[in-house]
Amino acid sequence: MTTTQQQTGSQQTALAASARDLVRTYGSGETAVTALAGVDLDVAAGRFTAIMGPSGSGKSTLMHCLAGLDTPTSGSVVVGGVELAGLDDTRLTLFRREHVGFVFQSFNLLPMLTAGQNIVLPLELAGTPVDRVWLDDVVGVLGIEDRMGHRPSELSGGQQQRVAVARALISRPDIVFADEPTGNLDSATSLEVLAFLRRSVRELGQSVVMVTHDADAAAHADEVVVIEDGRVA
Ligand SMILES: Nc1ncnc2c1ncn2[C@@H]1O[C@H](COP(=O)(O)OP(=O)(O)OP(=O)(O)O)[C@@H](O)[C@H]1O
Repeated sequence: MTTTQQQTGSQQTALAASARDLVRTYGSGETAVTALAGVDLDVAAGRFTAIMGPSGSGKSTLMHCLAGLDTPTSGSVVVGGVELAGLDDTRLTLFRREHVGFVFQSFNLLPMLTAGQNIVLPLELAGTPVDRVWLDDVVGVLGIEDRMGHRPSELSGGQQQRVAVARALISRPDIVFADEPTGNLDSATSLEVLAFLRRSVRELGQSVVMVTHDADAAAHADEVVVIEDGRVA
């Protein structure tokens, strides 16, 4: 795991990701929309960061730019010590595979694979051997040991999301991005998933960034970044 080191006085803060003067506009001329209007952001490593803000404020655009899923109009993004500006599509794909984990609102598990097969799929696609000790740690912390042989349709929503979290953690990414991870879950199950995201930070040292419009969900994070009109408020 690589992180950028930033000097703050005598203290050194490890950064999982940072953005400088990040601008993203869509379209051009009179119909142009400025989704990000100059965002400066440092995401500390080993912390749980929530990005909050009203609908249309630019949360998803910011997350997509930080994760290398979208290309900013201008500005800089550094993740795991890698500057994303200037990477072509092939390199961005490799960058995401090596540095980033994703958890989506809709779980995105493959229905024909078991939970265990879904979790190790990113490693198999990358041709990387499975670290069994780490797999056992992740599955143990998430409490899904006895669900490994089940298919997604045989799991509850919360269990499916825990499998999705395990899949995001399995390659030990520099950073995990969770896009409204509790958006499809009832409140009890949401609490469960948020607790597991927290444990992945506290017990496994993971850096997690969660986009949410839900203040109750954001309250579980170590830091809350509020985005308004494409800027950090
Ligand atoms: N592909 C696109 N083309 C044009 N405009 C876009 C596109 N994607 C986003 N936008 C605009 O950029 C702005 C920010 O959108 P974004 O999806 O980042 O907001 P958000 O805070 O994630 O919203 P929500 O909470 O509703 O998901 C909005 O005005 C949106 O309409």
